[in-house]
Amino acid sequence: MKGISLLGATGSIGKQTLDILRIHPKKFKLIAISVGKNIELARKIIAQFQPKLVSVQEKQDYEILLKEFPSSIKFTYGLEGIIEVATHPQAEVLVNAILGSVGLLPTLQAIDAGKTIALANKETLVTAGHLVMEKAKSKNVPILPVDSEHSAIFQSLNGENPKNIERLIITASGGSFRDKTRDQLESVTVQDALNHPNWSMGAKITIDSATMMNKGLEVIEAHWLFNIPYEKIDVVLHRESTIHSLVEFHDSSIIAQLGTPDMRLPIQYALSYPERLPLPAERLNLAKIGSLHFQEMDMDRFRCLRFAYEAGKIGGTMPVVLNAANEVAVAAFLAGKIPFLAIEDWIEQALENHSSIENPSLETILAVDMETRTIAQQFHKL
Ligand SMILES: NC(=O)C1=CN([C@@H]2O[C@H](COP(=O)(O)OP(=O)(O)OC[C@H]3O[C@@H](n4cnc5c(N)ncnc54)[C@H](OP(=O)(O)O)[C@@H]3O)[C@@H](O)[C@H]2O)C=CC1
Ligand SMILES: CC(=O)[C@@H](O)[C@H](O)COP(=O)(O)O
Ligand SMILES: [Mn+2]
Repeated sequence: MKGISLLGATGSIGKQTLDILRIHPKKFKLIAISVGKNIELARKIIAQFQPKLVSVQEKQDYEILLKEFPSSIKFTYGLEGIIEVATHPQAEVLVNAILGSVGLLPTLQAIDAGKTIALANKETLVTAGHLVMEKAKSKNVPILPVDSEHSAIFQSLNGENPKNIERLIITASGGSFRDKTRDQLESVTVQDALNHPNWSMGAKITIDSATMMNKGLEVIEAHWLFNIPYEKIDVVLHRESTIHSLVEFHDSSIIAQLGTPDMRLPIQYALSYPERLPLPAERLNLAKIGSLHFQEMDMDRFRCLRFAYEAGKIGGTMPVVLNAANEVAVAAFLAGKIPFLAIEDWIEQALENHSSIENPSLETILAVDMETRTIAQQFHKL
């Protein structure tokens, strides 16, 4: 029985992770969870799974829950609480499904504590890929991808020699606005943007998918996870999200992983690896699908993807700025404060005003992250 700590239990990935635990109660045991502000859902999760430790975002929610449950369940809050969950001694695996760069510190601490990391939180590798991968290597801790594209690449690489990789091909659905021109993007609403054609996900990543920043973050994530230079990572528009990504080898063979768009599979694979467990999910029926479509990426139409490649290639603190500016801009868009196209303008401005610091320490990364948010908030009068 594997003990599991889960960050972001009330989110899209968090809830699907709990589904996997319900399907395989003899394989996995939920030890500790962190949630944000959704206390209603937290109550239900606690009642069903009886974790040993629960961390909430706000102190007042901690005080409320503390009175409602028996003392056998420990409650905590804030960043310290998240780290306590991430490093719980009875958990073997940490599923990091928290949203945003707040996911970085718990990942680093969990690696230090020797936990296997099932990583959904892409901001961890985008902001500090060099630190995370170096630490994971030195501690001999596996970083197992949960993100569907990276899981597809990971599965395609099973048994292969990484030296034989010629390039990675990451598929992109194109998001909610893939068929719209840039002119048409001027008048789109938050509701329109949240309507992803293939996947049901949290609000922030759904907007990232519509701007193509999600793919940009995934390119940087792939660079660190698989130790592949940016020149060897391509993105192709594939509207069906049936092929989750591909690897091309130096003998011209291409290996891909396919499936219906269901995040429970990559989550389960990260939890069960190297074993493969059965999953009662919808099967892919190729004859029913009939045809699949592929299209070259247009970096002028999807400017955020170009920004991400550029920031990734510059390296240092540039991806930290890319991510922080994106988080602030997407939050402003979701709050109805700025139009859709302003997201990429804000990111472009933040990148232009930053001089990258090479090989940054954790302290530098956290300082640049904070500074980027403060500047964006002051400049745009949020
Ligand atoms: N959804 C998906 O299919 C995929 C997601 N990912 C990545 O996984 C991560 C999570 O995405 P997703 O599940 O969609 O996001 P959601 O918004 O659905 O969930 C985010 C979770 O994080 C919690 N949370 C957010 N901010 C804080 C905070 N400051 N402190 C403590 N908890 C916090 C939320 O708590 P609460 O709701 O209680 O406030 C919630 O549990 C992201 O990095 C995303 O890019 C990667 C691949 C696919
Ligand atoms: C499910 C998942 O991994 C998401 O990151 C998904 O890939 C989003 O799809 P697009 O960014 O391709 O629209
Ligand atoms: Mn993805």
